[in-house]
Amino acid sequence: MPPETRQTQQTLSDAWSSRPKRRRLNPNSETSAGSGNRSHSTTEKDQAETSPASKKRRSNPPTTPSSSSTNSIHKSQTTTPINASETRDELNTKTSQTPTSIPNPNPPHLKVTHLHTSLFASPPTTLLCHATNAHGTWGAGIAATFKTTYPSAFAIYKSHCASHSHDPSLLLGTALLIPPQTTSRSATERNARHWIGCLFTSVGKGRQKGSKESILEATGDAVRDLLGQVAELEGEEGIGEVRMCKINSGLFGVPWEATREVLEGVEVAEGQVGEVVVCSL
Ligand SMILES: Nc1ncnc2c1ncn2[C@@H]1O[C@H](COP(=O)(O)OP(=O)(O)OC[C@H]2O[C@H](OP(=O)(O)O)[C@H](O)[C@@H]2O)[C@@H](O)[C@H]1O
Repeated sequence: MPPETRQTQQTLSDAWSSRPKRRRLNPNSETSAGSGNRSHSTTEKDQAETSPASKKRRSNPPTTPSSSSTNSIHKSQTTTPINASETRDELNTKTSQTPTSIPNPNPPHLKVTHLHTSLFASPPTTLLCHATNAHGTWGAGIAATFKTTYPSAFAIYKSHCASHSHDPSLLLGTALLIPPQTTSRSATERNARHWIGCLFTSVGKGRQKGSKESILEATGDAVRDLLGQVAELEGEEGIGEVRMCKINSGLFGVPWEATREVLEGVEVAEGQVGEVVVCSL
């Protein structure tokens, strides 16, 4: 395989705003989809592979407070009034003891890097993300390859969509996190040990696909949902890198640069994975 080359793109964008958080998804197993509240699945009696999570990939937001912040939480944490009788030394001591837990007014955003390789060439424990519709079909594009490569994961996705068939639009802007299916009938799927991240960026497909604006808005929400789910998992089940293809840029018809801008506008909370690697051929 030719050496992989990365190109970091660190343009930050604050242009994207979050919609109200959607409710947490149901579990995703083939046998229990739609019946509970866990945000990730197990299926076929599988449990996810447990490799150590790579903490170094996690974002460490700076904690330096800013006096110019308009953040309401920040503003509520007023400093203790200083008694006129306090000495300069005492004042200095107070200053050095300023709490460092003040919310960061400038949280980091998702870092988007690029890798020239097939998404499917990713090492075990990688989380592979792609854009999906809410009707339970991975019929074309990269989704079709996901379907043939990861048949057990597809069954979970299909079941998850079926459990929302009364109102598929509930899935818009959410994510489905599917653990590696180590007892899959497919040796390829068993050996790959890939996590799959389904980003519901459009309810429909083909002529029924969402507008560009709707897809982009749902992309931001779905990625935030996914990062939250991944953060909940850490410590239990290991996820390596988070990777994706150039989502939305094929059948969904959204220019990649527009999606990339949305990704780079996603704020990363402390403890969340702070980087996504975009794979393209
Ligand atoms: N091995 C590989 N490694 C890395 N990148 C690869 C690759 N193979 C292809 N790509 C690229 O992956 C991008 C996405 O392009 P796609 O058209 O697939 O996806 P999309 O996100 O626009 O659309 C989603 C809807 O497509 C399906 O629809 P159906 O249900 O089948 O009707 C779904 O289910 C959704 O509904 C394009 O840049 C491809 O070059």
